[in-house]
Amino acid sequence: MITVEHLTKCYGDFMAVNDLSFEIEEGHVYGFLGPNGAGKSTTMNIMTGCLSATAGHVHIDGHDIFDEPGEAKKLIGYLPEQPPLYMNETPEEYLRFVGEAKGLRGAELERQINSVIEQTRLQPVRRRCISALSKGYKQRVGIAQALLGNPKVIILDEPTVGLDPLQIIEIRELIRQLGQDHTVILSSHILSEVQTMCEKILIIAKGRLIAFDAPENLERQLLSPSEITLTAETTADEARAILEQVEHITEITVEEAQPQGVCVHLKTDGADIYAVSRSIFFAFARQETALLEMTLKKANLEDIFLELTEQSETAGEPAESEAEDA
Ligand SMILES: Nc1ncnc2c1ncn2[C@@H]1O[C@H](COP(=O)(O)OP(=O)(O)OP(=O)(O)O)[C@@H](O)[C@H]1O
Repeated sequence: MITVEHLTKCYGDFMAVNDLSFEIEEGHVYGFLGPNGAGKSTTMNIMTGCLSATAGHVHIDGHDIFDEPGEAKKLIGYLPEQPPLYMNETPEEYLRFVGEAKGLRGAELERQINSVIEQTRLQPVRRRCISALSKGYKQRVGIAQALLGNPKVIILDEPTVGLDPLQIIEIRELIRQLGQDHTVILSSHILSEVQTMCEKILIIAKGRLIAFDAPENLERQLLSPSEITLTAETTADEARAILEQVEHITEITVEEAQPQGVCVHLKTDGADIYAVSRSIFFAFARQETALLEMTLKKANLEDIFLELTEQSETAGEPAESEAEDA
């Protein structure tokens, strides 16, 4: 549905997007994740035809966003980070204005306005001045305008930023519903957000793509060593002797004795943690030593995100210099 090839964007000497390539398939919800300043908004602005690129290509359903902007833009609904709402209009008036700008007219325009108002649950405020609406409702107006024209792709830049927890839940639910019949790409610097809503996550840092996978696969990659804590009915020396026989354990720390035995913290080399815990279980069983408790701490997506972005921090990037877009 969307192909981004070797996309690069420089602001003066500063490279905000650096040779970015990825493909977005139809009908999924994608999360575009990265720390502040990673280049998410810049990439989204280019993908939606709002900003030129220094190099590279973006195709939307086969249409080049730079060579055929009209055709390509018809396929995209975009909610920028700061939606350009007209504060002295009502949602209905604003949506009529945007709908007309998208080429809708007459009965079809009215049908689509009513449909997007219903989808985004704007009915109670449809005739209230936008300036008087809560941030959550303003965000819904922004999403509603993106839905006009029934685009195949919806791109949302930080859709939940600045909302209160209840509004965040409502907007996430709305995005999930949109994902049922649209391709949705949303940006965020909050991991838990993309983790719960998205089927695939692109992680960028300093303008570079550093990971692109399903949340569960990213977790499975387990870049950090995993940890196991156990309690066994034995002495510190015996626990250590048993555990030294088990493969993939890289560090053994025996804590002071508990009333019921010893508590041991283990680090593993990233091998399948369930296989390691199975070996531990049988190692204790062979010695007829009771293993009372075992808890596994897997590296979570948060750890992977931090590790990946830190790696990119130290990867020798070009020096930053602030310059305005020409
Ligand atoms: N017009 C501009 N002129 C110069 N530098 C810019 C311009 N727009 C963005 N930048 C810089 O480009 C980098 C990427 O910015 P961008 O807004 O794309 O990042 P982001 O990932 O969306 O960040 P955030 O989560 O903070 O919105 C940042 O260092 C930013 O300061």
